[in-house]
Amino acid sequence: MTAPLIRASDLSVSHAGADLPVLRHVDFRIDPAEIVTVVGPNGSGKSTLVRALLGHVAPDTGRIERQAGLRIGYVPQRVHIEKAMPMTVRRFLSLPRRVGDAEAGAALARTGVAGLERRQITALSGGQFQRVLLARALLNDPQLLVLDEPTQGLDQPGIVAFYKLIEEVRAETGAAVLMVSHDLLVVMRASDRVVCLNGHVWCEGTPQVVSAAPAYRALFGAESLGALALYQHHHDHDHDHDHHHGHHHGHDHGHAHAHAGPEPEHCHGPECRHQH
Ligand SMILES: Nc1ncnc2c1ncn2[C@@H]1O[C@H](COP(=O)(O)OP(=O)(O)OP(=O)(O)O)[C@@H](O)[C@H]1O
Repeated sequence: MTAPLIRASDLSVSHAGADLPVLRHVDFRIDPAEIVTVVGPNGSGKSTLVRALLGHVAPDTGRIERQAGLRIGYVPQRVHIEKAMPMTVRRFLSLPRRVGDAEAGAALARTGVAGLERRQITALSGGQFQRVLLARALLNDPQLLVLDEPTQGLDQPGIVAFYKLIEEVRAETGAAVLMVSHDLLVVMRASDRVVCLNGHVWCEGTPQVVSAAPAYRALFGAESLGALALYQHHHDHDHDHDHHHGHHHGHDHGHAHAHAGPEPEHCHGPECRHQH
C-alpha cells in the first residue's frame, strides 16, 4: 500500500469557548493522486479538519502525520482581498513567493484564464477569481492541492467546468486533491473517495457507495437522492472514462464492488448501528 500524503488518527479538535469538540475521533488519510472530497452540513467541521490537516489548528488529541517535505497548494475558504488596495493578477500570483512571468503565465493558461495578468483582482468575475486562486495554488508544483469550497459564487455550468478542470489538473500533474464542497451532485462524480463528516466520519467510500449509504441519505435528505441517481446513471460511463485516461484508482472501485450491497466502507450514522 502506498504511503499516505497525510494521515490523521483519532483526531479531536476544539475551538476556544465551545462546549463540545468540533471534531471527534476522526481518522483520515489521503494518498498520492487521489481526489478526496469532504462533504457535510454547515458547521460539521469540514474547514476545521482541513486546517488541522495542514497544521493551522492544533488538535486536542490524536496524531497527524504529513509526508516529509510535502508540497501543498492551498485555496482557503475565504480569501481576503482589500478592495481599496489595487492589485493585479500578476502581483497576486507573486504573493507570498515571487514567481517569474513565464511561470505565472503558464499557471494562468493551465487554469483557463491565460492573459489576465494585468487585470485587477477586484475586477474579475467569480469564476475567473477561483481559477486565479487555483493557478496560484499550482505554482509550487504541489503534490497535494487543498481546496476549501472552491466553487463559491459560481453558477452551475461554472461549477461543472471547475471540477472538470480539477480532474484534468490531477491527470496532468499527478497531484492529489482534497476538497471541501457543498456541490453534492457534481463533486461526487469528480471524486475517487467521499468522506461525509458530521463532527466525526459519518460515512466514507467511493461516490457510488456513499451516495447509496443510509447514513449519507439521512444527513442530506432529498438532495442526496439526486446524487445517487446521477451517479448510477453515469457509473458505466465513468469506468470507460477512467480506463482511457489511465487513472489508477481501481483499488477503490474494486473495494466498492466487493460489497454485496451498497454498504459504506465505514458508517457511524443512526441507521448503521447494526455494524458496530
Ligand atoms: N476559529 C474558530 N473559533 C471558534 N469557533 C470556530 C472557529 N472556526 C470554526 N468554529 C466553529 O466550529 C464549527 C465548525 O466550523 P467549520 O468551519 O469547521 O465547519 P464547516 O463544516 O466547514 O462549515 P461550513 O460548511 O459552514 O463552512 C462551527 O460551529 C464554527 O462556528
